[in-house]
Amino acid sequence: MKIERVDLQRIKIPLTAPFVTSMGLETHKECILVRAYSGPYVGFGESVAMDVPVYNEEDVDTVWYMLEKYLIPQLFTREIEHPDDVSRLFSWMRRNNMAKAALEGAIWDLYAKMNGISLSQALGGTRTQIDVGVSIGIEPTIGKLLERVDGFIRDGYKKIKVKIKPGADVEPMRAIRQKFGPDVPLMADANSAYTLNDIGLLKELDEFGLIMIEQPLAHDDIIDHATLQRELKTPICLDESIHTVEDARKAIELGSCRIINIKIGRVGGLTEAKKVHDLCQAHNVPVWCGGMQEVGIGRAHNIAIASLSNFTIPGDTSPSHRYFATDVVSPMIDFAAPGVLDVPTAPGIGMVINEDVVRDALIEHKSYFANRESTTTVIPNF
Ligand SMILES: O=C(O)CCC(=O)C1=CC=C[C@@H](O)[C@@H]1C(=O)O
Ligand SMILES: [Mg+2]
Repeated sequence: MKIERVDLQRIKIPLTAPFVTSMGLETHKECILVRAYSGPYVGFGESVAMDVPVYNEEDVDTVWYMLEKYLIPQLFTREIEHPDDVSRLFSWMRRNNMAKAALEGAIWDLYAKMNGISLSQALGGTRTQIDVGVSIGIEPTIGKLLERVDGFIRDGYKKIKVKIKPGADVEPMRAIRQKFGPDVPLMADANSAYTLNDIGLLKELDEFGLIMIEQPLAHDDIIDHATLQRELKTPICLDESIHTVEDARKAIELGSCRIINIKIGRVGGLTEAKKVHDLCQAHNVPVWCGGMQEVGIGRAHNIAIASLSNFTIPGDTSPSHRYFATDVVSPMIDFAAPGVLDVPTAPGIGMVINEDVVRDALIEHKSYFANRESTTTVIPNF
């Protein structure tokens, strides 16, 4: 596979409702779409970096910079036999996993299309459908939270994840259990909002029978999480702390978690995501696919990886309308049945790009060519 051209498109799409976490408030989705060209084929990738570096160290600008300065030029220097070569090629660069994953994802899609197979098949996926849950931000009142939970349960979501932070933790969880009973598959995501000083409070959550508590402690920690896991009945799931299969190995060895959330961007791409999946499977650690409020291209990549056999817990990949009125894929991603998405069978990501939506959302477009100068279009009056 010789990559002849790569396009970067920076887009911005409003969220249908603001999303609040312990890290801040989001009202828009801004991201970079990647297109990689080889002969008549085009592969699509999406960068999941947020517009401010609150979740990890990357943001939309750093991703663009790393792609432009290092990753795209390096990709042009050689032929790629298999997408796994891409992560090896980029392994000299420390971190910047979301930048690497955006380009690597486009190459995986391209590879699958060139071979006439779906991305799921290319990755070794076995499921034809995946169960999905929903992630709910911190709502202004418990009443509002209960309303949202009610709506999502009615929609059929298979897992309800609620963001928590100090001051909005035990009471909201108790209210949900009181109103909806013990059988609702419920979990909490703290996005690193607590420390070991909060052990007492976190233990109070045990009484709610949560499927897991996600990333309660520091974003770069696996030691304190091991201490906490020994104290808690509720399984800990690590999100922010896991950047590589090596991180996963150490966390499992230390007993820092019993579940891992795999986000393709956070671990640097599909090749590494598959390695984390395989390692966890070998250790009987279930995994699920986290979300970064992706637009349709990123969602399609998530669906493909979630078709692997050890993704036994419903992920965060909801239908597009959970966050957006329009999406960059057509048709928008939607339930096949309540709480269930089909895994596409058409070649690659198996989705058609809605170029009208991309055009309306475009801030900047730049094309890079293996054999000639790049061209930039900055969209005026945005
Ligand atoms: O894509 C989704 O629906 C999941 C959204 C979500 O929960 C998150 C997205 C990005 C950063 C965090 O706020 C959070 C997470 O930590 O999983
Ligand atoms: Mg999380």
